Amino acid sequence: MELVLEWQDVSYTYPDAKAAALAGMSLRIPKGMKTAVLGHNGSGKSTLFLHAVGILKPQGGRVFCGGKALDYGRKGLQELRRAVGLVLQDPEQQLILNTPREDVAFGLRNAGMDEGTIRHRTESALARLGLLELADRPIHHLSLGQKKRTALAGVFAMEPEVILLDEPASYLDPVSERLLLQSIGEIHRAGVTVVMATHDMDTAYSWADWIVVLDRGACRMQGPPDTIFAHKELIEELGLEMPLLADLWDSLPVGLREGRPVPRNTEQFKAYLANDLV
Ligand SMILES: Nc1ncnc2c1ncn2[C@@H]1O[C@H](COP(=O)(O)OP(=O)(O)OP(=O)(O)O)[C@@H](O)[C@H]1O
Repeated sequence: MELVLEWQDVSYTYPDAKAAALAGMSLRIPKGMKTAVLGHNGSGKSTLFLHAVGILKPQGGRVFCGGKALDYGRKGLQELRRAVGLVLQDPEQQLILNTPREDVAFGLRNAGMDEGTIRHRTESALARLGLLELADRPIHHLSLGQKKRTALAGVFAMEPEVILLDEPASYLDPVSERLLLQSIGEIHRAGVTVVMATHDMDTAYSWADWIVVLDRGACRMQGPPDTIFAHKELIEELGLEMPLLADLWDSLPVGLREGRPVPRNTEQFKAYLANDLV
């Protein structure tokens, strides 16, 4: 399994904090996959991401990108930020200019690209995220979901190898959440490794190919969703809920589910019910 990011025994305590935010964090992000980072409030998800882009530097342990230990020099950080894009939870902290088109172009111009490349990348990022019709609207007139997609477009336009999304669906209504997840799917189809921190176990379960579970600054589990959620007791011990589908599946008599892959979405579950189980 080729890794895009790896944390090896990383520890970090914020100035003035009593407890460590990361305490022996060791985890791997496989290249090309969709990874969900799960963990209750304060388990270290955001701190983990800030280490991936070099905003925070480990006080112990090391972080690797593409197999190389991070270089915190100016050039090293520039290269790192081209390879790893971070989408913050609150788009207001990320969007700077007046319209989506100006904002996406601004990041590219800041990175020193020529005007032809800026135009081409801006238009293709806006198109890929379904933002062309909104491209010249003032950002403060956009809905939260549209702002989040604009922030994502700005990061995607930089053509990183991996995009980290910190709780992308927070405060979104179900329709906006679906549109955002579609946009994230588009980005993954374009060949980008995508990592999403989330509290939503159902989304993580049906969306992710790889799951990491954090608890008090350390990684307690990492693996494919069916392996992770086969450990119901540990999931509950960590204060997390089982995804509804996995929980329902688990409640079926063993004879009905034995030897079958656990359904990953409602469509698969309904198909089992209609064709095989009744
Ligand atoms: N700037 C800061 N200064 C001091 N302590 C901080 C700071 N940011 C985070 N922490 C602490 O570090 C720990 C990990 O926080 P972090 O934000 O990484 O967790 P999280 O899993 O992203 O949480 P959430 O789900 O609430 O976003 C928490 O105990 C938090 O209170």
